[in-house]
Amino acid sequence: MVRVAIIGGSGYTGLELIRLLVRHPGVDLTAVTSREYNGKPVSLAFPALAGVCHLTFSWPDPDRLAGAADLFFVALPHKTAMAVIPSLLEAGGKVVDLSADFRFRDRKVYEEWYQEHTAPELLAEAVYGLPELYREEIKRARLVGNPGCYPTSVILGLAPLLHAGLIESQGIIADCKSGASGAGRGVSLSTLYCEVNEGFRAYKIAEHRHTPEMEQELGRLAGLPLKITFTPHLVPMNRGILATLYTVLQGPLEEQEIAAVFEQFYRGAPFIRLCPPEILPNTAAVRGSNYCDLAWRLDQRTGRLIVVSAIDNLTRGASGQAVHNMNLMLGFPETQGLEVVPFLP
Ligand SMILES: NC(=O)C1=CN([C@@H]2O[C@H](COP(=O)(O)OP(=O)(O)OC[C@H]3O[C@@H](n4cnc5c(N)ncnc54)[C@H](OP(=O)(O)O)[C@@H]3O)[C@@H](O)[C@H]2O)C=CC1
Ligand SMILES: CC(=O)N[C@@H](CCC(=O)OP(=O)(O)O)C(=O)O
Repeated sequence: MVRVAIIGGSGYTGLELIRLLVRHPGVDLTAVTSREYNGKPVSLAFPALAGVCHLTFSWPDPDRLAGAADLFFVALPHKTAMAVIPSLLEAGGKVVDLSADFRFRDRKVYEEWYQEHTAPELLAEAVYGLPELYREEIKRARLVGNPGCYPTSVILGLAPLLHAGLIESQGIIADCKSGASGAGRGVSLSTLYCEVNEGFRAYKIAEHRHTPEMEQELGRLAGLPLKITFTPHLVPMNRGILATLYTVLQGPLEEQEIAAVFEQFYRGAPFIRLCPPEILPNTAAVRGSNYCDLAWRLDQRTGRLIVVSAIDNLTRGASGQAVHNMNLMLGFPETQGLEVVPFLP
C-alpha cells in the first residue's frame, strides 16, 4: 500500500478526498491535518464519515509531516500551499497541490494575479494536472498543480476545437455557473445561506483569477497567445459547474465533423462523456463523479459553435482530478477509486 496524507483536510476538497481515498484499494490514508480540528476525530468535522474514516486530525509542522507519506495532497488555500510543499518534496514525497500555487508556468503571471511566489524554482518542473492534456508528463511528475475548477470545465470543452484549429482563438466567451461549495468551507458573508439561496448572480467580471489559467492552457492548444472573456456566476446549489462556451467557427462545418474532432481528441479518456444528440450536460448528471459531460450545438445563423460542459467542482474540478493524477503518478489504473456512479437523482 502507498501511504498518502492530506494537508488541509478539514475543508470541502479535503472531505471529498477522504471520501474517495478511504475506498481506494491501492492507498493507505495515514494523516489528515487541520489547525482548527487538531487532535479531534475526522468524523467530528464531517459526521458523514462516522464509521468510514477513523483518523484523528493532526497539525504537525511541515518538517515533521515530511516523510509521513509517499504522496501528499495539499488542499490549503493559495499562497499557503507553496510554503509547505518544498519540504515535502525534499523529504522524497510526491505532491498533488489543489491550490493555484503551481499551476502557472510563468512566475510573472502568477505574481500579477496572486502574490509574490516563494518557491519559484519549482514552477518549471510542476506539471499542470489535466490528465487529458498531460497524461504522460503527470506519470513522471513529482509535483502536480491540480487545475482550478472553472478552468477544468472550460479547457475540456474547448481543447479539441482549438487543437484542431476549428474555431477563432480570439473572442471566446466562457459563461460559467458554480455551486457554492466552490468557495470552500470557510465562513464568509457571500456564501451564507440567505445570500446564495433563491438568487443567481455574476461576480468578478473581467477580473477572476482563473482567467490567466485558462489563457495559459488554451493558448498552448491554439499555438498562440489568446485572451478569453470569462464570467463566473454563483447559483443556489451545493455542487457543480455548468460552462457555456461561445466560439466562432473558422469556416463552414458540418455537425459530423465537429463530432469526429471531439471523439478523436478524447479517445481513451475514461472520464469524458460526449452526450448523445438528444442530451445537453446537466450538473445533476455528474454529481459526485469524476466525469466531464460535453455537448455542442452549431448556430448556423450566427456561425457560432456553442459548447456546454458540466462537472462536479469538488470531484472533477478538484479532488477526483487529484486522485486521477495520483493514480497516474503512482502507476495505478487510471480510474482506480474513481468508479463512482453520480449521485442520483
Ligand atoms: N472548493 C472547490 O470547489 C475547489 C477548491 N480548490 C482549491 O483547493 C484548496 C482547498 O479548497 P477548499 O477545500 O474548498 O477550502 P476550505 O476553505 O474548505 O479548506 C481549506 C483547508 O485549509 C486549512 N487552512 C485554511 N487556512 C490555512 C492556513 N492559513 N494555514 C494552514 N491551513 C489552513 C483549513 O483548515 P484549518 O483552518 O482547520 O487549518 C482547511 O482544512 C484551495 O486552494 C482551493 O482554492 C480547487 C478547486 C475547486
Ligand atoms: C463559487 C466560488 O466562489 N468559486 C471560487 C473558485 C473555485 C476555487 O476553489 O478556485 P481554485 O479552483 O483556483 O482553487 C471562486 O470564484 O473563487
